[in-house]
Amino acid sequence: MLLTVENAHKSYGALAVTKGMSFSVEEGETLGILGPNGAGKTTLFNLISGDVSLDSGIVHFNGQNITTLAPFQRCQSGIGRSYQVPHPFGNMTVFENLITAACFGGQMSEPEAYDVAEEVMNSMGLTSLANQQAGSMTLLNRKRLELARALATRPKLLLLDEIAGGLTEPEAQELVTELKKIKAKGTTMIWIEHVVHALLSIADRLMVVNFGEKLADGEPMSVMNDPEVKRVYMGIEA
Ligand SMILES: Nc1ncnc2c1ncn2[C@@H]1O[C@H](COP(=O)(O)OP(=O)(O)OP(=O)(O)O)[C@@H](O)[C@H]1O
Repeated sequence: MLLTVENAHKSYGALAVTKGMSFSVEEGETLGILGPNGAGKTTLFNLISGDVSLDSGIVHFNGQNITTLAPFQRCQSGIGRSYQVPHPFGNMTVFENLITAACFGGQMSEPEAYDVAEEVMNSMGLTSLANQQAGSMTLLNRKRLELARALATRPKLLLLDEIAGGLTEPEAQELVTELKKIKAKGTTMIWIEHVVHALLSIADRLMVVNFGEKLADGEPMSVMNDPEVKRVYMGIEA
């Protein structure tokens, strides 16, 4: 297994957000995560990327116990992530954002980082915006840059938090095409997404989270047909 989360607990005051969640992801697998608003999905990402520390539980990545590592160390060990609300360095250009990600997150030499930044800009359709200040871009372009920044670290595991939200249908399709290419290169992905058809077009496995617990986990279509998933996520009574 590339990633294993064991018995993860996280509370904010009296609110238990993650209630002993356990799951694994195999190398090369794409895991989709669905769940109602506030179910604790982003918190799971925060626990994997180290943005938030666990109250108890263990996270293993690539054969290493990373539970107490800082976020930058987890990034350097191969975990790249995008945030639901894009987090670029607003005063830097697109190119500078990508060079920074490749040099510091991906620990590349400068010449290597230049090559990777160029390649990622090309694949994400950002080349014409290379010298644009990130803070002054449209939301769609900031979303593109958010994914590009994560890719520029050359992650083994890519965590994608609702990157299709707010996109038009053709844009969402373009995104899925790009993600399929990333998957074909062997990158392992976990994608939290409410745009279900986009998620289903690429996920090998689907996990549904509700109130900080795993409600279902398995083959995507059988999970979607699970009566409990239909009731909780789609409001359809069996
Ligand atoms: N830093 C925090 N302090 C207090 N409560 C928090 C904090 N972060 C998250 N929460 C609460 O934890 C719960 C789960 O939040 P989380 O963002 O993980 O949900 P989510 O499933 O990603 O939701 P969404 O689909 O709306 O993004 C929510 O009730 C949220 O308000």
